[in-house]
Amino acid sequence: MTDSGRSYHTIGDPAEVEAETESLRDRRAAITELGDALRTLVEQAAATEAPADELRRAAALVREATIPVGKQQRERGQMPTADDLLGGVRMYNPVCGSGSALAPPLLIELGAGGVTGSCTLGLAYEGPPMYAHGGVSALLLDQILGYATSASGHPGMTVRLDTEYRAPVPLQTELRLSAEVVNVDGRKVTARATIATAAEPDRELVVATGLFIALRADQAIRLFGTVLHPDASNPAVAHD
Ligand SMILES: CCCCCCCCCCCCCCCC(=O)SCCNC(=O)CCNC(=O)[C@H](O)C(C)(C)COP(=O)(O)OP(=O)(O)OC[C@H]1O[C@@H](n2cnc3c(N)ncnc32)[C@H](O)[C@@H]1OP(=O)(O)O
Repeated sequence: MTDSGRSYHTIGDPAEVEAETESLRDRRAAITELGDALRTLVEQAAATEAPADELRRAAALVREATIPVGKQQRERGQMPTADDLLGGVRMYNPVCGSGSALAPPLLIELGAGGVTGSCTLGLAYEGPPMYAHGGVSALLLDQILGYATSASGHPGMTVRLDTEYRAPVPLQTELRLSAEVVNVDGRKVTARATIATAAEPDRELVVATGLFIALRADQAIRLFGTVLHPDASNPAVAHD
């Protein structure tokens, strides 16, 4: 499937579509399995106190593991074949993607009037000792704000993110995030999001306000043309 670049949404012979669906499901499961293993590796590497020889042995094993993974690589202008951009499936999103070693991952759910999220940050996300790096909090908040704006029917790109750090975010502690759209003014959408612990959901540790701008068609084509429409790499199509 990686080689052919065919869409999983192609309407065709039902048996073939069924087989593709099964193969996609299997590939996504394998991507998640690798993501889980990588996250364990990243977390244990951030927490390790193993001696130097053990670390060198581990480095050699990891270098060996990169060989099969590196065999078929996509380029910047190609979406992962396991993704479904319009369906909201982003396997390697660095916040929510189950295939990303960088993602906690943050699990987001649609709720009444907004969205909620949950995750636990390990030692790999440490900023001040025992607490999350402030940039990691901003990352989580930007993602859930973007999700809330999309879910409300006003998808856009972040142009401003104001983050107020009221108290440190503890590591190895279940977190609760929430976000809601607070204003829509033409193409400008404002949303508010918070981080709290699951144990004290009403105590806001970090609060962010994000301003999102819905793209005009020309902006979307200029920024994402080749990804959204493969033929847009042809200037005749891109400037339609
Ligand atoms: C069921 C549903 C499930 C949903 C399932 C999908 C889930 C999906 C989740 C995805 C979650 C991703 C969450 C991460 C979101 C990112 O990380 S996005 C990446 C980071 N952001 C960027 O890279 C954006 C960079 N900025 C830009 O490219 C350009 O600013 C833009 C966005 C193309 C806009 O172009 P522009 O020329 O700056 O602005 P323009 O269009 O002329 O202006 C529009 C208005 O915005 C204002 N504006 C622009 N910038 C600013 C600013 N910084 N401050 C204030 N006002 C501004 C302008 O002044 C103008 O105002 P008015 O004059 O109309 O009053």
